[in-house]
Amino acid sequence: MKQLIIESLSKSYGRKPVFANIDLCYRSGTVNGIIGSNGAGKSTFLNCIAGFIPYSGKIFKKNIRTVGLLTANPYMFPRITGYEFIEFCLSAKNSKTDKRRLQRLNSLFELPLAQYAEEYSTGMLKKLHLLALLLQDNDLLLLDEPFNGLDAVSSAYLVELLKELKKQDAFIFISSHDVNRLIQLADTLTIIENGTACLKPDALSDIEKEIQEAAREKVKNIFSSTE
Ligand SMILES: Nc1ncnc2c1ncn2[C@@H]1O[C@H](COP(=O)(O)OP(=O)(O)OP(=O)(O)O)[C@@H](O)[C@H]1O
Repeated sequence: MKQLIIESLSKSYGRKPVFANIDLCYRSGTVNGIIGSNGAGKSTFLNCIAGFIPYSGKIFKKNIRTVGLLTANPYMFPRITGYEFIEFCLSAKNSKTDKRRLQRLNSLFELPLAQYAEEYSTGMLKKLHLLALLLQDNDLLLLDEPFNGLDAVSSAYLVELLKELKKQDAFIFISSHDVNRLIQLADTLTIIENGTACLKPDALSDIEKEIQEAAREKVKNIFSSTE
């Protein structure tokens, strides 16, 4: 079993704190949803786990050798074909492209892999990064807003792919504003708010109702205070 143990995690940008003293524990065979309002710290949290940015505190990765991170706005080299990009990502992890597996996965995403990436749309670029990450077989998969930019059919494929991976003991984190998608997929939900993070292992379906009710209250208060 793989485990991620977070102890006293704190992160500031300069003097501006994002979160402090987070203690959390996760295990493999799970999809872990991360939610929070804009600017709450979801991307920062995933970047800390990936080890892409400095932080204070400790993050223990048990039986996790490789980590793959899909950033919210992935960068792409313009004069490189989709296929070359996938080969590049796989060689970075010391592995070779399994063409049959690539074709099988791409039968879902339908990317024109011979085309230059500069000719790809936003959603196509996101799919290309996802394809590369899925082929890398990382022990830990961190997906920052994976559904943003994907069409409805591709989003549905991604949900089903992630469910299959979960059955094979994959270890997945997804930050998303799409609470409905997370409810379909996630075993746990981590809420990042007010500079801290708390884990909600159950009652995922209540979250959307809670958000809607809180929004209704707030809007009602604004209207009643201006009357
Ligand atoms: N490189 C940076 N330098 C300074 N401040 C940053 C940097 N990156 C993020 N921040 C700040 O840290 C806070 C958390 O940002 P982060 O991108 O992690 O939020 P988020 O929850 O992912 O937001 P969103 O839902 O809008 O994508 C924000 O206040 C943001 O302004």
